[in-house]
Amino acid sequence: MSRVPGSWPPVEIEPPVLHPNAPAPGTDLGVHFAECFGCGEVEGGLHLRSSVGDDQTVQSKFTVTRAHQGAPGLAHGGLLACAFDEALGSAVGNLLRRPAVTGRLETDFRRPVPVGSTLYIEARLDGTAGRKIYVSADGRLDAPDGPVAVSARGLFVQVGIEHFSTHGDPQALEKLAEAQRKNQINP
Ligand SMILES: CCCCCCCCCCCCCC(=O)SCCNC(=O)CCNC(=O)[C@H](O)C(C)(C)COP(=O)(O)OP(=O)(O)OC[C@H]1O[C@@H](n2cnc3c(N)ncnc32)[C@H](O)[C@@H]1OP(=O)(O)O
Repeated sequence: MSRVPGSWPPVEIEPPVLHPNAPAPGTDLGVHFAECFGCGEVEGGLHLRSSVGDDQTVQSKFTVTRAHQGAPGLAHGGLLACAFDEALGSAVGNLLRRPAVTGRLETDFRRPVPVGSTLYIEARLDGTAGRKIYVSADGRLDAPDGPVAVSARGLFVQVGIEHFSTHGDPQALEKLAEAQRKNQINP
């Protein structure tokens, strides 16, 4: 439950329809892009690991290191928001297979998250309204049933694939496509 006032999702939605090639519950989602700060092998990155859960969810976890501090000994709020962006984006990308970017991300920080702790994040698809995809997540401390430390909800907006080549790095995009072909990920 969010502390931000207002109903969620804020518009009338349709139930999410999983892509026919969406990975089955239990599937390890691996690294979607080696240079991704959220899940890639980036020094100081979050190294978030995700797998498909039941009921249109993605389960992710990451361990807070000294590289992630804001206040001494505590995770930086912006980095926690980053972890949720990644977990929510992974749910959208893997379960719906619709290219999308974060349009809006809200986070509620409920408990401090100390260095050394592991955050267990469950991200779920809430619904869609045309190009708009609504998702939300809870992050629990140190166990899948631990106390909720952070909650988030986000709006992802579906874009054409040219969004990434126009605004991003076409060569990196080609590397990503190559990695997906190697891992036999069907679009
Ligand atoms: C197999 C594959 C696996 C892949 C795994 C992937 C894992 C990935 C994990 C990584 C995850 C990391 C992910 C990242 O880091 S994504 C990086 C961070 N995000 C961005 O860079 C996005 C930048 N923004 C844009 O490009 C544009 O603004 C977008 C594309 C979002 C919309 O511009 P566009 O001109 O195209 O469309 P529009 O403006 O008509 O908007 C469309 C609709 O949306 C509504 N709207 C928009 N914004 C908001 C808002 N803030 N609050 C409320 N509503 C908002 C808007 O009212 C409209 O609604 P309606 O009027 O139609 O009703």
